[in-house]
Amino acid sequence: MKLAFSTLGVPGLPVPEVLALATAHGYHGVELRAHPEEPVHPGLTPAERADTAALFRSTGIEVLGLAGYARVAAPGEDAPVLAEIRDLLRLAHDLGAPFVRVFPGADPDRPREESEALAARRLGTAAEDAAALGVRILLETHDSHRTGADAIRILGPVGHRQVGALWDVMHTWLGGEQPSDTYAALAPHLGYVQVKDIASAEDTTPLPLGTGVLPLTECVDVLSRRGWDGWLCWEYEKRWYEAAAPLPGLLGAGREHLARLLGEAA
Ligand SMILES: O=C(O)c1ccc(O)c(O)c1
Repeated sequence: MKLAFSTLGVPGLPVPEVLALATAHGYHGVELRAHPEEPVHPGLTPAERADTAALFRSTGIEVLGLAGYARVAAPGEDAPVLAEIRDLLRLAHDLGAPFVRVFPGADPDRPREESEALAARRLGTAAEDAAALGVRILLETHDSHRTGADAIRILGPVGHRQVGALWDVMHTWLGGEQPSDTYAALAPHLGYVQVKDIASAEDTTPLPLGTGVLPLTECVDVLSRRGWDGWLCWEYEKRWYEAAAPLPGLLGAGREHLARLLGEAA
């Protein structure tokens, strides 16, 4: 498996410094948080996109994906949601990134079936744009659909290979789902896996990998046993927890922890 980290862990850090961290600590790729407060987002000009892509190429570090904020199951018109996804897809294409992350974001006060049908319709439409650009849209296990069982109620009806799943191990654990059950649900759809660690369900402040309660060993075991050979991406939620220790000082030990889990699972 290949290893990446998300720039959610290094808010606002310029791309050359992100690449220097990836190189220094042995990560193969980076997931870019595609938000206007970050250096890479859909507002970049063609020249800025070309410069960013060239920076990645010069280091050999891959852009794993763009973490966008489109909410595919949210109430409202389809057009703005589709426009947001298309902007992310174009940016991913220009940067050579294979994946774009979207959130579910259903309104809990609305009938579940209605939100899921809405999400499936939008993803099915956006899948055609994704196919034309050679990018895959991944629905993250998050908010209204935090388990694999939840996510496949949307992904199953879409049934398009340009639309898949992003397994965030914290949200599936918070949803009470065992890693083997998440894997069984998501396997036909799985794009990649976000790993992280936290102290408890009540305290989700990010911790160094391996020092919290999340079932990282079980997740890596199930992926390895089934011969899955994709990406593990460390998503350290520093942006939302200012008091958390800075990620750069943790990246080396985090990579070693993941390498150890992978070695022991092999
Ligand atoms: O991109 C984000 O902001 C974000 C926040 C929380 C998460 O659990 C996550 O996977 C992503």
